[in-house]
Amino acid sequence: MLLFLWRSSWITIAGVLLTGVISGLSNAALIAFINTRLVGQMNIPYAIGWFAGLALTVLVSRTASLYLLNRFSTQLVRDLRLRISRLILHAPYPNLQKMGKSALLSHLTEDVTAIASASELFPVLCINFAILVGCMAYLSWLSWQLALVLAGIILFGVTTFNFFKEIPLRSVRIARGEYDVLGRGFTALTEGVRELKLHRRRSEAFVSQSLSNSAEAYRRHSFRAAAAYLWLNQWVQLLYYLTIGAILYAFPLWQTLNQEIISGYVLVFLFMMSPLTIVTNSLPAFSRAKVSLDKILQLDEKLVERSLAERPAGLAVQESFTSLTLTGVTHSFHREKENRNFTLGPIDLEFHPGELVFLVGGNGSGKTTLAMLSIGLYHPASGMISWNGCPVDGGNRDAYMQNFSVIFSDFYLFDELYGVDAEQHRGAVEDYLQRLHLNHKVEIIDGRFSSVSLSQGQRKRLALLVAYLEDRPFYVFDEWAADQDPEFKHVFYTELLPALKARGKTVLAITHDEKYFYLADRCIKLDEGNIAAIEYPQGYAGQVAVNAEWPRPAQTETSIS
Ligand SMILES: Nc1ncnc2c1ncn2[C@@H]1O[C@H](COP(=O)(O)OP(=O)(O)OP(=O)(O)O)[C@@H](O)[C@H]1O
Repeated sequence: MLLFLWRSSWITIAGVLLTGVISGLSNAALIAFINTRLVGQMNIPYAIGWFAGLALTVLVSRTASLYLLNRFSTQLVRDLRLRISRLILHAPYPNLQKMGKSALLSHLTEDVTAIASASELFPVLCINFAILVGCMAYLSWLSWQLALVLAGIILFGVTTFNFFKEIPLRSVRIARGEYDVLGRGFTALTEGVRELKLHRRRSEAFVSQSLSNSAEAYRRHSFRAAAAYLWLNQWVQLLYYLTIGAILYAFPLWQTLNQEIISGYVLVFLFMMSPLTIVTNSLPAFSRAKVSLDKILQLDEKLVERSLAERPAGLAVQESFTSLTLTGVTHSFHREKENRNFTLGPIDLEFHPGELVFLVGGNGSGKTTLAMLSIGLYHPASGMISWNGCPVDGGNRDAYMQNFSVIFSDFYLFDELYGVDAEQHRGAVEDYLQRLHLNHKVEIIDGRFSSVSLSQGQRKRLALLVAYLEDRPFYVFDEWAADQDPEFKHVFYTELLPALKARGKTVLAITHDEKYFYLADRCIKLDEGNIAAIEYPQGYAGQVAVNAEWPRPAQTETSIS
């Protein structure tokens, strides 16, 4: 943890340590000075000067240390959050799917918070540790024989502490694992709240069988960790009292101590009680932070695609889309309930610019899986995908994915047009909104939709607007029309899709709307993960009144690099 903090910003940490140590040492010096003053060995003006100087040093150095560290810890939390977010964005989708939403959220919330709490405690720890070291130095200066005894006791304390510290740390690790389970429960609770509210027995069973079990497991292990730390802290306190007892009653039997030493030891020991408690009490927070930090570091290994390093050299930047080819592509899922695999493929397909392709088939036939493979979110278990004749692999997959504009069946609508200059497209946006019958409900103000609290069908129309503005060469719609009324369904199939085709876009639309199959250049029928039939109903396309006059966004982008 300390190493991590040091690596994050060694200059700030060095500053914090320096000011912390100055604060701690001057604090200890102040105590030593007060002790000297108590036994009356200084003249008054001289004493006042020393007292004021030391007190001022303590105040200034402590303020500087806390200021630096508060600034550092807030920056650290920001950087960690952004780092995890970027890691998630750059990770291959199958890895993210494997981890699950709630585990990712736990990293962004629980782990970052644990590290932030520990880093906030860090200046307090530094100052109090420095006070303890300063006090020890003063005690050693008072009597080296006592210092030896003290050093022995400290060594014993540290050794026993190190020996036992694995016990609470283990519980902290288990509790953190249980938090992931609890997080899954919270996700189910928030996403399934409507279903739970409508079924009292289900919601009671959900709480009693799932949520309360994981909440209890988390509580049990957190408590075990806290209790173990409590015992360890008590052990340290016991050693502390044993030391005072030994100095007061056992040590004088061996050696005579003068008044200054005795009063110095008593004063310093009483003063040390508070920093010692602070140091030992901050250990649980540091162990939680250590476990969280380990988790975040493991994220790198779990999420990052190793094949990025294997990127083949010399992939040319392609100016325009000419072909997308799937050769012998397969992908498998394990169907847990049936205890067998679902395998898509091997699939051989080719797409060209300006093609309108419908992907049809029964539920579970593999339509979405094929679309996800085609756009690069799923990776083929075998076979190859090529864009403009260039094989897609770990090195260029991210660039490859930038060629697709997709509306998933469970799409997410951002309330801002991130990455699209709304001002540049103002005319087109207003025109689209009107055509999509949304102009009375939504406008774009400063690149943001004035509202996304719309019906599912309306939100899907807004998603369509975003897709239009993205202006990519390849469009994929997963049952886009399913939530639309018949009027809009008709507009979608007979106007929107042909308009895209007329602009040279390739469209792959997953659909169950047989009524409109005749519009497609190609209908690919899937059955049990395989292509059962391919039909070419273009002969009927002449009957369609194609409205290709939909406005075009100002810019286009097509690249794979
Ligand atoms: N993430 C996943 N994990 C496990 N199995 C999956 C996953 N996604 C899909 N499957 C399985 O793969 C098979 C094909 O699913 P897919 O969603 O591709 O079918 P589909 O034709 O799009 O179905 P629908 O029309 O119902 O959307 C199904 O048996 C499904 O249960």
